[in-house]
Order: sequence, then C-alpha cells, then structure tokens
Amino acid sequence: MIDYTEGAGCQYHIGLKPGEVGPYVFLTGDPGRVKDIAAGLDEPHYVTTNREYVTWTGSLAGKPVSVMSTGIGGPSTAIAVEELFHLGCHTLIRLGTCGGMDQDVKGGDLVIASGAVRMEGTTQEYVPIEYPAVPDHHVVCALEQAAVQMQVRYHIGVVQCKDAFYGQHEPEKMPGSAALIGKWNAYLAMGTKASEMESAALFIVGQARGLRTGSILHCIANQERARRGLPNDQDHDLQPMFDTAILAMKQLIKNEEH
Ligand SMILES: O=P(O)(O)O[C@H]1O[C@H](CO)[C@@H](O)[C@H]1O
Ligand SMILES: O=c1cc[nH]c(=O)[nH]1
Repeated sequence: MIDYTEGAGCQYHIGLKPGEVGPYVFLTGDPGRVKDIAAGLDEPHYVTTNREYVTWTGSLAGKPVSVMSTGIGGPSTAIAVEELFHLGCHTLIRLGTCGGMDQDVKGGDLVIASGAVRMEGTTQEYVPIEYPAVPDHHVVCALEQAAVQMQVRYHIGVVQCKDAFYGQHEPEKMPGSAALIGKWNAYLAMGTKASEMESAALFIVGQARGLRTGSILHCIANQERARRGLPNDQDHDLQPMFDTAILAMKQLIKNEEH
C-alpha cells in the first residue's frame, strides 16, 4: 500500500502521530462534544484537528486515554478505527446519541449495544453480510456494571445502523420506502433497542483488527413511542452517558492490572 504517513507515522486522516493517542480511546460522532468528554479525564489536553477528527488526550487510572470524534457514519468511523489501530490503540468505546426503537427506550435512557444490524454500506466491504457485528464481551460487561453503579436507566440489546438519517425518520418520503419500512418493522419485531449510525463499523473493523470495542448511546427521543401516542420527551443531557463510559473505561484499565 502507498505510505500516506510520509514516513513519520502521522496518520493520513486523523492527523495523529505515535505517542499522541492513548491505547484506550473514546469515540463520538460530534467533534463539538470531544472537549466535554475529555473533561472527565485527568489532565486533558487538546492534541489536533484534521477533517472531522478532533482529538484530546489525558489519562485515567494512570494510563493514557484519548477522546476522538469520528464524524457521522460508517466510512469515517472505519477510517478512524483503522488509523487508531496503526497507532497501537486496543480498546475503543463509542459514546453517541441514538433514536429509540423499542417502546421501552425513552428519551434520556442509555442503550448498551450487544450487537449491531449492518444496514449500512461500509462493513459490507470488510466481510459478507452474514457475519454479525458484535462488541467485546468484557467491554459490554464493564459498561453494564458502570450503568448499575451510576443508577441510570439503561437497556442492553441490538442497535440498528444505517447510512441515511432521514431514511430512519422519514422513510415514507423515500422512493424505496416499502423496503425501508419493511426492514424497520422486522427489526422492531426482533426487539431492536435503538437506531444510530456508527456501531456496526466500529464493531466490524474492531473484529477484523482484533480490537476491543463497545458502544453506549444516549436516546434523544423515540419515534415509535410518538407513533403509538405514548409520551415522547426529548432529552439532550449527555453527561450521565459520559460519566458512565468514563467509569467503565477506568474499570477496564484496572482489570488489566491483575
Ligand atoms: O451522536 P453521534 O455520535 O453523532 O451519533 C448519532 O448522531 C448522528 C445523527 O444525528 C449519527 O452520527 C448517529 O449515529
Ligand atoms: O434518531 C436518531 C438520533 C440519533 N442518531 C440517529 O441516527 N437517529
């Protein structure tokens, strides 16, 4: 492959060099959210910005930990995971927002993904569609333990990943609406918890490269509750998700000391 690092090891898209990022990384879609997540680290400092990738680094339990944005969707997330792998990162936790699907998932609830529906395009360039996108078991357990400790409302289950945000919210306006609505109803019937856009890429690239991955998501609102005439309050306070993910990462770091 062509060496895009120009020999210095600086990764072509994320703009990071060896030593600038910890082996433990929080990923989130929105670049504007990175500083707020990094505020939960010890001694956080800004590292760099390139394209949609903003990075801060600090530490937790004495180990270097970074926070980086991925931008929206599978393509930019897969690139982020590949380039972090080049830099020796091994544990990646996504913190993102989602829309509830299962009617028990309310605005403000957290969803820990136990798997992701691969209704996006990126992962189909990695492995045939029959292969499941799953996170690392230990990361999922650490996220659940942290959610219990934080006393937040949480759900564990499958999330749906797609490429078109408006295909989720306005499928009836799409020329291919029948197929979209048919799939959505099948996922609902299987108890899918929520819809978002990056976990499938994170899990599949992580599985392909031997990394530990996991996702914890904050439900903004639930369109299925609205459709059924149930209360559907929106919630935009992401701090409980940040605190839960930080606690989980700390525990994963401490577990490695034994
Ligand atoms: O809040 P983030 O991490 O961006 O995640 C969700 O929000 C975006 C859509 O609004 C998509 O990226 C989706 O996955
Ligand atoms: O409804 C939502 C909310 C966040 N992210 C999504 O992909 N969908």
